[in-house]
Amino acid sequence: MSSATHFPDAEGFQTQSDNFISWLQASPGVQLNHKLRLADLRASGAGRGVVAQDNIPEGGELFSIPRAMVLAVQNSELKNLLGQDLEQLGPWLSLMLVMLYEYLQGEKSRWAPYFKVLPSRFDSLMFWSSAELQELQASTIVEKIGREGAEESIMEMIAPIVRANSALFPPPSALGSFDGDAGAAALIELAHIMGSLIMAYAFDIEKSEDDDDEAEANDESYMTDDEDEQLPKGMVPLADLLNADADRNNARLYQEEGALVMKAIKPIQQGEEIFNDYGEIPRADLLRRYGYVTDNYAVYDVVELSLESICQAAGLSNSDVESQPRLEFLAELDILDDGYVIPRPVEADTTLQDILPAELVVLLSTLALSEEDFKQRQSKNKAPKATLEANQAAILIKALQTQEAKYATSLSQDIQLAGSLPALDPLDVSSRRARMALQVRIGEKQVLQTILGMLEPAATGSLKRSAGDDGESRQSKTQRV
Ligand SMILES: C[S@@+](CC[C@H](N)C(=O)[O-])C[C@H]1O[C@@H](n2cnc3c(N)ncnc32)[C@H](O)[C@@H]1O
Repeated sequence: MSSATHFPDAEGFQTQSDNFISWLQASPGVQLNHKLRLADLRASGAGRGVVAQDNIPEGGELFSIPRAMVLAVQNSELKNLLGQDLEQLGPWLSLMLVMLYEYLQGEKSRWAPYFKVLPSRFDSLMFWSSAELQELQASTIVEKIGREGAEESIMEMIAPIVRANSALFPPPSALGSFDGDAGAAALIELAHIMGSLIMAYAFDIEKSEDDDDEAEANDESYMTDDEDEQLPKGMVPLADLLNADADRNNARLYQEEGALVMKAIKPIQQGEEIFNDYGEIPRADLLRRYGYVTDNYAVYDVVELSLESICQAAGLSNSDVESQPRLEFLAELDILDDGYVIPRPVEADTTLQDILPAELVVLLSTLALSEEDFKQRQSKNKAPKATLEANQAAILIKALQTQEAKYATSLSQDIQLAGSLPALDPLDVSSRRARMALQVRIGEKQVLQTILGMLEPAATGSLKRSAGDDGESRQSKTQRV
């Protein structure tokens, strides 16, 4: 949610929107469809958004932003001033450093009018207090926030450059310097603002030869370590002021030779908001990355089971690959994951075959094998079939029940609580966050209960699935790293 509390100068909100649009219009190469308006949507908790003032046909160009205007490493003077290859820092940290530099230049930055429309406070999980995070109870999303890792990266990779180049990174006048504890705290705070903007606003930028490719929205975690294959990131003015809606997505950003072009992907009626697509993400992830949740993302809710919890349910003393021959066997066959994601069964006729990852069923089958059968499998070097029989289902039920028991309240208590909440004061940050956490945990508990209900017959009967038969299902997994 982007409410009044997120923007540094709430009073000057409209003036800043107007200045930003004037800046875009005056910038060489920018094309802006006059049928668009940058709207104030704070009353509905959505900050700024883009609205059509007239009908726009499918395929109509909404705006075009020259590549040179993207706030990105390659477009900032910093790369020449520092004399070091910034790209070595990886896409996240290099853009973070560039954004810090441009932000600290104040009015001297080419992107000054752009910074003024960007928020400086967020509801993404990185900014929640531990008491607020407790409202998420047993949601595994809490383990994915990565605040500590992010701060280590900031101190190890960003702080030395900032501190060694104080002329390029002038600290705010009240601070004096980014040295010492106070300086480190201020730098971390600023870096988190830039990191959160990158997470919720930046796009992966394809090389310009890749004409007409669709732009990828960001989809990895904040400060991920797995940066090998990642594209450079960039902040695309205006493109990132589009809100998102799981059902009403009507625009997409295309990466063309010299510009990034937002086009209507369906006819847009006068008065309609223009929506981008953040992808099929569970509400827990929507909250972690974007700091808001809406009901229409509930269909993407998931439950996640760690390898450890499944091993525990199967009676193993630990989940160390080195000390557990069955895990080692699957790891050698390259079919062992750290965790398994089970999506919400959405359609009435969804079956367990549709939603259980084949790798999870193979793990359950391997764990349920008798010692003799396991030895046979080992000698043939072949994993068991992904067939969910009663004893495999029993392990899964136990793991799901254990996960369910970790939540401090039951689903029915949460539903009752959700039905009795007073009207929300938009300025009350903690209440807003508690409500969003409530929605997330309700979703996860619903998924848990639905899957447990579906497993009941499987625990007594037999249910088969084929290991390669997951092409059509909406399932995903946590890769081993
Ligand atoms: C790419 S920005 C969109 C512009 C943003 N509204 C602003 O004012 O800066 C993404 C952020 O917009 C907000 N947002 C996006 N879609 C939303 C929606 N459907 N409802 C409420 N807030 C939304 C969230 O705060 C999210 O982190």
